Amino acid sequence: MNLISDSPLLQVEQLSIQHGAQMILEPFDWVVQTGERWAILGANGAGKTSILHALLGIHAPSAQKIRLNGHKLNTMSVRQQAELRMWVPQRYEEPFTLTVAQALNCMTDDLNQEAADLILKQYGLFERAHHWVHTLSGGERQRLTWAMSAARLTAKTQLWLLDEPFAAQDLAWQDTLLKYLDSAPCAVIAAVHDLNQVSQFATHVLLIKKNVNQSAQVIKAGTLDEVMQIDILSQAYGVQLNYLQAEQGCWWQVES
Ligand SMILES: Nc1ncnc2c1ncn2[C@@H]1O[C@H](COP(=O)(O)OP(=O)(O)OP(=O)(O)O)[C@@H](O)[C@H]1O
Repeated sequence: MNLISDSPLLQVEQLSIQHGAQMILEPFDWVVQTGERWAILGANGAGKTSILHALLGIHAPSAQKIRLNGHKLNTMSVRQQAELRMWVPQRYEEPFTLTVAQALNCMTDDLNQEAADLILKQYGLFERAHHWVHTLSGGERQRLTWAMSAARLTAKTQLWLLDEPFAAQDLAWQDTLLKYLDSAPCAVIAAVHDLNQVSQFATHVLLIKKNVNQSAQVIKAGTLDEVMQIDILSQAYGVQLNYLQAEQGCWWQVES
């Protein structure tokens, strides 16, 4: 299978997500082109993680509605999918007791010591290399998930999927990690909650609105200018939002 093609990087057609009898997300279409950086926005329980899981092939019924480089996910092997994308989950649950260095080395056979040290330094974990993963702080543990995905970065990587990747980070690390995403060598799709982080890394937004019957729908997918509007975001979150205009951008908040 030729994994390079002229098709869009990611194409989603009439994808819906259902858990048991419960419709979580109504059918939607979505196209992501090479190099684009998407933020997925929506209230708690709207379905952001469920979309990322579908893109990862974890949600099996969705696989035939999703194409990577023109190929349906259900026709690609796990290895082929893994070559194209990196994944940063909300939290890393180690399968058994591991040190930070061992967790990193589990990701690939090709990581030499120099490259491993570089990644650990990049994510502030070098001094913790020989500590047990379960002794890390919440923020360190989350940065380990970043480091583990970075260990798998190759020239073939085209898509970086991240689930609330800044949630446990202090302000300095948020800033550093936002810059890493902004300069990522591939397309990015990240589920985030902080509207003020969106313009710091994203070029596009997929916005989900939860309905009263617990299902949700994608109400807008487009560029920052098209989606980051007061009326559209207020509708999605069910609260009146506003923003303060500042020299370097704007600051979103709930209107009191
Ligand atoms: N395996 C599952 N079985 C049943 N329901 C599920 C399952 N996984 C998720 N759900 C439900 O699907 C809905 C969407 O969950 P999801 O985790 O995708 O939301 P989210 O937008 O990522 O939420 P949050 O912002 O709180 O992380 C929720 O109502 C959740 O309870």
